Amino acid sequence: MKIAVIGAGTVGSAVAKALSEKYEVIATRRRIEKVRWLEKHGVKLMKDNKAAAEVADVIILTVKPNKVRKVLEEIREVVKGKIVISFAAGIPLKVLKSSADAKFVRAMPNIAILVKESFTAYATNDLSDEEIKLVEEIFETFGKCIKIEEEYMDAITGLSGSGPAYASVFLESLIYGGLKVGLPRDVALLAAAQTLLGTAKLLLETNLHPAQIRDMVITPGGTTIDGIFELEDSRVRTAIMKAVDAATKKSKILSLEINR
Ligand SMILES: NC(=O)C1=CN([C@@H]2O[C@H](COP(=O)(O)OP(=O)(O)OC[C@H]3O[C@@H](n4cnc5c(N)ncnc54)[C@H](O)[C@@H]3O)[C@@H](O)[C@H]2O)C=CC1
Ligand SMILES: O=C(O)[C@@H]1CCC=N1
Repeated sequence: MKIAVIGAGTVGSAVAKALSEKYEVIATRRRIEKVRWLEKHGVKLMKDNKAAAEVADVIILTVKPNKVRKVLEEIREVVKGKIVISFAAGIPLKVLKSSADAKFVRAMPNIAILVKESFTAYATNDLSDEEIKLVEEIFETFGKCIKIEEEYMDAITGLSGSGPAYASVFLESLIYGGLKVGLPRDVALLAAAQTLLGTAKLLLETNLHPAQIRDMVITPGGTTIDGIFELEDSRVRTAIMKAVDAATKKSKILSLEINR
């Protein structure tokens, strides 16, 4: 199967690299010299979106949301009846469908595609069971995936699409906390990253709620309660909830703008 990745920027190049292990991949970008390294992974680079889409069985759009319509206009004649997956934040299926006569999937991965640990949620109304299987096989090369109702796509964008950015702020703060109390940089980084990874794994592999994990760590009269006391005083939960809310609202704004 041939897959065309249209717009090999940050996410598109990660997508092309991950897919190249299993599929024949063509990637496009206006300045392809920036992604020459993809050729080492067997990815064929092209400048012409239409030519790439024409030879592909599945097309993945990884251009910015404001470029989606323009790209679909370019490729519309050659994607009739094909599966077209859009990773663009805030672009509804309705808008995609009004631009070309293809079978559309609206999906939201995250940058952990780079290490095959993405969380990819997708919505579609056009695909047969067999096509769903094919699309899930594609998404599984990036990490985990789930099918959801389209009404949740903006919220997923605000949570797991943007999530690696929030988690990185938290990780950076942990690392700097470690530096403040005198840890060497490399030890602080490893301690912070492995702690976050381990806690996420604990949550996924047990039926424990985060509140239960927190409670397990707090020894009465011990060290953790002093840390938690400081954290709660800083309204850190409100800050993180506001971040998800703001990014979700922005995704909704993008869809309103594109409809104008
Ligand atoms: N960065 C992230 O972590 C995530 C991004 N996304 C979505 O992925 C899309 C891309 O985001 P990024 O990779 O961050 O942006 P980016 O700006 O790094 O990548 C977009 C690429 O498209 C290329 N491009 C622009 N017009 C083109 C055209 N007409 N033909 C071919 N290529 C063209 C640009 O040169 C650029 O390399 C966006 O729609 C975004 O919403 C989704 C999930 C996560
Ligand atoms: O910032 C953005 O718009 C994209 C969508 C989700 C993550 N990055």
